[in-house]
Amino acid sequence: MQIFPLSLDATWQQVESPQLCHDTFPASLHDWLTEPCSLTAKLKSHCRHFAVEVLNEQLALAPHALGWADGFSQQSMWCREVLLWCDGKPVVYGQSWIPQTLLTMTKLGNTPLGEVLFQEPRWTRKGIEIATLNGPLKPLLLRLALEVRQKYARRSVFEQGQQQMLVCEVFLTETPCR
Ligand SMILES: C=C(O[C@@H]1C=C(C(=O)O)C=C[C@H]1O)C(=O)O
Repeated sequence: MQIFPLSLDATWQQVESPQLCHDTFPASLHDWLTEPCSLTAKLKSHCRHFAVEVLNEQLALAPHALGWADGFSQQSMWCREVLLWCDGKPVVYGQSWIPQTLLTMTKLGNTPLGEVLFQEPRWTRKGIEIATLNGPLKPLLLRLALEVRQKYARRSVFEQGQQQMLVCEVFLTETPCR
């Protein structure tokens, strides 16, 4: 059964929003959800062995977060879906939407996107949104033999000039690394 790209439709809220109810999100994930720098770097610093597994890469129509609902034409982008493994445990599902023209970023293989993105200071993060996710992750959780329950996620648009990229990260556990 084709399960990718997973839908990450949810009620996304700006992490700085005064309306955001912080109690909805586990305290153990607070620093992970709000990390301003590279999540790859943070995970690496908290585990002995870090690995990226590519689950799926394909061209697909970009999601609403990239602005097409506000009058932009909906464009086809390179969708990259990965698992980030720490010490043999799948801790994050990553879904990134990359402009087709960024050829190096569409040919990353098992190199973490974060390693390339944060080397390039012209890319700036436009803020962090967070959400709780339920149904859409079920096929992935079943495939990984993980408990099917609510998960917590963050996403950011990164911008460089006219180019935009969307990076979404779903935490598969409430305690990513010790
Ligand atoms: C954006 C980052 O990149 C991470 C690496 C990813 C990848 O290799 O595709 C995907 C999502 C992120 O968790 C980061 O490190 O913050």
